[in-house]
Amino acid sequence: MASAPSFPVTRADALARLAQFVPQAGAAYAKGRNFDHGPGQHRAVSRLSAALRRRTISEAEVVRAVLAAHGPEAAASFISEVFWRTYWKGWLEQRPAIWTRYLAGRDAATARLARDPDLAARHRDALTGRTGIDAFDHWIGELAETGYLHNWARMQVASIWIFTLGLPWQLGAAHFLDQLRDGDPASNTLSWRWVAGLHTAGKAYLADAARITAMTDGRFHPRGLATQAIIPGDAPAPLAAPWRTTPAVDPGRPALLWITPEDAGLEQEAALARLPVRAVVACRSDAGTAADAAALDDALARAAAHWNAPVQWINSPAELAAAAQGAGTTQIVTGFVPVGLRADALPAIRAALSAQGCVLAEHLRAWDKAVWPHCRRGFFALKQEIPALLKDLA
Ligand SMILES: Cc1cc2nc3c(=O)[nH]c(=O)nc-3n(C[C@H](O)[C@H](O)[C@H](O)COP(=O)(O)OP(=O)(O)OC[C@H]3O[C@@H](n4cnc5c(N)ncnc54)[C@H](O)[C@@H]3O)c2cc1C
Repeated sequence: MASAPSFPVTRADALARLAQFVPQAGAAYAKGRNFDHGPGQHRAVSRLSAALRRRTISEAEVVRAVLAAHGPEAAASFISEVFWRTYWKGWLEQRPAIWTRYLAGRDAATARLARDPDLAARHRDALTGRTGIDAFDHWIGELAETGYLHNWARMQVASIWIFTLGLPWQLGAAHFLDQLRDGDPASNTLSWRWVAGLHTAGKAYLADAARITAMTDGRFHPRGLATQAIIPGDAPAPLAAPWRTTPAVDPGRPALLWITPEDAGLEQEAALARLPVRAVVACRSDAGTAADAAALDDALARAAAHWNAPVQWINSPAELAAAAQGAGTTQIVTGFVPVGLRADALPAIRAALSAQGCVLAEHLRAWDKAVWPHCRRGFFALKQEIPALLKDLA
């Protein structure tokens, strides 16, 4: 079997990585998933997150492959982790104010850095891995070098950032979002909130030195870690409200397909398989990172083959209407754009398109439509539904 890249993004690489990982996705994953053996040694986990985040590979097919190899009991631990991703997406989609609040908190904390030299120095040391806490400094370097951190390491870094270094969680979340190859507004923001004790009221995650030594093969002996979690102040989370509605895709009407890194695998969706796609575009403004550029290039090639349509790079969404006109249509179809910076920009894009006689329809995946209604409360409310959901989805 060809060896797959460590952190795949394109569909072919992600499928190769999945094939390599499947044999370990059962009991071995449940047993080994929390150990961090160091860079280049993350063999117990799938490392599929950068591809799943962009949907060059889908949750459904990953779960299907693991279920087929191990059955529901042995695969339960891995499947549950995949559902965590969907849970965070669905939870934030139904409480978008938490994202807005995070952005405001990040900006306020950034402004505080200019007024508080002590805070600014601690922040600088954290970002450059010069805190003197060996594990933390290593992980900050690993993140910068590889764009990846093991889940358990992310939890330790976030906890030390908040409770030992006394830094605002929003600055840590912003650093992760910027550096992670799988950076995702929902998984990242809500995981930081979970560690800080803001997701499950009053329940924070406190890193423990002895446990870090044990889970890293004795590589680290961190000193001076906080022994108490002082939970940052925050207003209660709003109640869940329905996610935003979008113009539905008209399956009989010619379409310009706009591919973004939010869903770079639309040809896998049965509901879109026979859409009369006249042309496919991606925006250079969406290809700011190497991973996004690779995912979009790959998605354009697959879409061109699937719909037998020409592809085109445009500079930005401002050129969508002209591209649609060039393709002889006024319907632009894209994958649902979940809460995050791209969704923040959408109302202005939609208004400009509408002024030019175009409609922007978003396709919500069957997986999201089925799972998100169960993401209104805690994860365990969703977990109970997983067996029933799998009957339909996988
Ligand atoms: C502070 C913090 C920040 C995080 N930021 C992100 C982020 O920006 N983007 C992101 O994709 N994940 C994030 N996670 C979740 C998790 O760490 C990664 O998804 C996981 O480490 C990716 O590695 P993997 O693909 O090898 O995971 P595996 O263990 O192989 O899991 C398979 C898949 O399940 C999903 N998954 C696994 N664990 C989680 C989890 N705890 N929460 C949500 N989904 C999960 C991912 O899609 C992952 O690819 C964060 C976690 C923490 C604690």
